[in-house]
Amino acid sequence: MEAPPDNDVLWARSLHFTHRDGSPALGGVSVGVREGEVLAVSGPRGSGKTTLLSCLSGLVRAGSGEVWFNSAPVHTLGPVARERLRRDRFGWIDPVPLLVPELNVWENTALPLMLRGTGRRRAKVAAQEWLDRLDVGDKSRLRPHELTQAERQRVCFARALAPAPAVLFADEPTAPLHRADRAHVLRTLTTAARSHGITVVLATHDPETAAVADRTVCLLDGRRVHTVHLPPVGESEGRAACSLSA
Ligand SMILES: Nc1ncnc2c1ncn2[C@@H]1O[C@H](COP(=O)(O)OP(=O)(O)OP(=O)(O)O)[C@@H](O)[C@H]1O
Repeated sequence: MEAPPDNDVLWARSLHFTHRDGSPALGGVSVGVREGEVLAVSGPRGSGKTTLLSCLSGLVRAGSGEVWFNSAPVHTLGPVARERLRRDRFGWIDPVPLLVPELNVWENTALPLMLRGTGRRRAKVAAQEWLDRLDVGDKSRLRPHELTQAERQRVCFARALAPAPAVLFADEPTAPLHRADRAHVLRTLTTAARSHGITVVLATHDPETAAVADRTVCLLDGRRVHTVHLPPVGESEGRAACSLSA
């Protein structure tokens, strides 16, 4: 088994993944992510971005191929060890804001910290700081249903950033945000990543979102390609006819 390069916090080789119904999603993807890097995974809808993030984070196991985190294999871990890895070292932002309806905003934000063993008081302070940075600090006592969709997504950003994960996986995280909101939230994400040494893997089909990354890898039909030319958002609406040079 070839060891991953030292400066890659995350490294994957030749990942293949087929869904239960037989749909092919990844056809041999290799990728390395350097420590502290913001890496965009770009490509049209259905190109395999979510599946790649799911394999890299250990949420699902690739059919074949290798995933390494900090030079330790993830692909050989069982479900419980992968769950612990995700809880303790990784963060995740979904395209739709998923919050616990019975908890208020600061409790939702503090939850991953408390699951990692941080005391309630310290977790509350940290949660509030991140909510303030994301301009939803004044909503901390409200329940999720009292917020707009865009505000709920900002809470999800705060919840993912508060524990300063080693790697934050963000799957189309700006999808529920208005265009005007996107720049601010992405700036908060990249600033936080740089100041806290958080590595970010950002799946997006939006060229403006991908532009905040240090580097972009492109997927098309479950394979890496050199360039995918996506039309501007609005024109594409995810139906991007892409030309490729690979
Ligand atoms: N649960 C599933 N069952 C069967 N096929 C699936 C499933 N999820 C995704 N697929 C298929 O796998 C392929 C890759 O999907 P994936 O969601 O990884 O792509 P994506 O680039 O993230 O797309 P999107 O931007 O729409 O989320 C697509 O052909 C998709 O239709």
